[in-house]
Amino acid sequence: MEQQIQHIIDTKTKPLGALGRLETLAKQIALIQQTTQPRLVEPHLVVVAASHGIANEGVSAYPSEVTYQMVLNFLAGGAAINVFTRQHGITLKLVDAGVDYTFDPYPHLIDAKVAPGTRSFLREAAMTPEQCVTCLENGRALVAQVQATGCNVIGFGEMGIGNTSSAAMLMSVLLNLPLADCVGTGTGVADERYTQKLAILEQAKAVHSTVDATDPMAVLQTFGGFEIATMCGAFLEAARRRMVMLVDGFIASVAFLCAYRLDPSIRLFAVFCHQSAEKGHARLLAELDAEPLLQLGMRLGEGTGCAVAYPILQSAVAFLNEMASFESAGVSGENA
Ligand SMILES: Cc1cc2ncn([C@H]3O[C@H](COP(=O)(O)O)[C@@H](O)[C@H]3O)c2cc1C
Ligand SMILES: O=C(O)c1cccnc1
Repeated sequence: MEQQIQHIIDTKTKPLGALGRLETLAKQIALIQQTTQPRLVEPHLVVVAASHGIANEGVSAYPSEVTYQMVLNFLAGGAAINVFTRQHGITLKLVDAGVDYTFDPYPHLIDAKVAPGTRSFLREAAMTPEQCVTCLENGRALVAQVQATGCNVIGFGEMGIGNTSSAAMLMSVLLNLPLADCVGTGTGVADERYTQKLAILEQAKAVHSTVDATDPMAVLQTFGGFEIATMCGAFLEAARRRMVMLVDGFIASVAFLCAYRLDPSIRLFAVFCHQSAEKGHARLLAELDAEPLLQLGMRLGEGTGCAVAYPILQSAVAFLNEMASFESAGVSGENA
């Protein structure tokens, strides 16, 4: 299959390899779908939101209530991810994985609330083992629900004040890297506040020094957010269903890392959409041997990198399906 796809790409009317990253992307999508004529159908972007206990310990530039306020903004259609998904015809779904707020029922809001926020991992494990398992199940169930629409390409975004801290802890422990390499400015903690964030997270790491770094569920339960664990389950399920999975920025990539540690076979299905400006993301992408499609200095999350990168996937699929070959167009090939 792989040779067949490569041959089709190589005989298109262009110098060998001249479509660069679009070529490897087209090949990946064709391999995911096991066809030489891949299609992108009913693209979805799922934003998973949750509140974090750690957000009340002084690690974010914004207060915890911004999480529910932003979900209301998503529901009203006014956030960055609303704009970019509308622009590209991507269906947006919202998931309440554990926001500290009671939302009115809303057609695009999926209720997967485990609890109104995690506990502070500065003091105790963020979740119980049961809560962590429930998040993974919820993530799997929501992918099944989305795929039932005919969707075969799904991106994930997140909203959760404090979640760059959660993600940095997960990365540091799972990859055995110093926290200083994983902790970034998030929403914009500058200078002393960054130093304070790093110190708080160093303290949290010491509190949980006995957590087994080789046990992804134990690490996720200790430091995770409900949105990160839900995304982890969603990645596992989307790969199992051979969907094209769009991975967003730092936080989504950490959720992917957790899923990858549970099942390395999911790697083929992941398209890393952009490299976030958040410190840690470049290293994380390197550890995952991932070549991101875009580097725009974005550091927002919400799945915005997925939405902005989506037209690149459309171009990759379009050239593979529609471009003439040297033979069909009667164009002379390479000189021997
Ligand atoms: C208005 C606003 C909209 C956002 N949309 C995404 N995030 C992003 O910032 C948060 C993580 O940063 P930290 O760990 O520093 O809190 C997450 O909610 C993430 O999705 C936002 C943050 C803010 C303030
Ligand atoms: O890259 C991300 O996912 C990110 C970075 C900063 C803040 N929120 C999200």
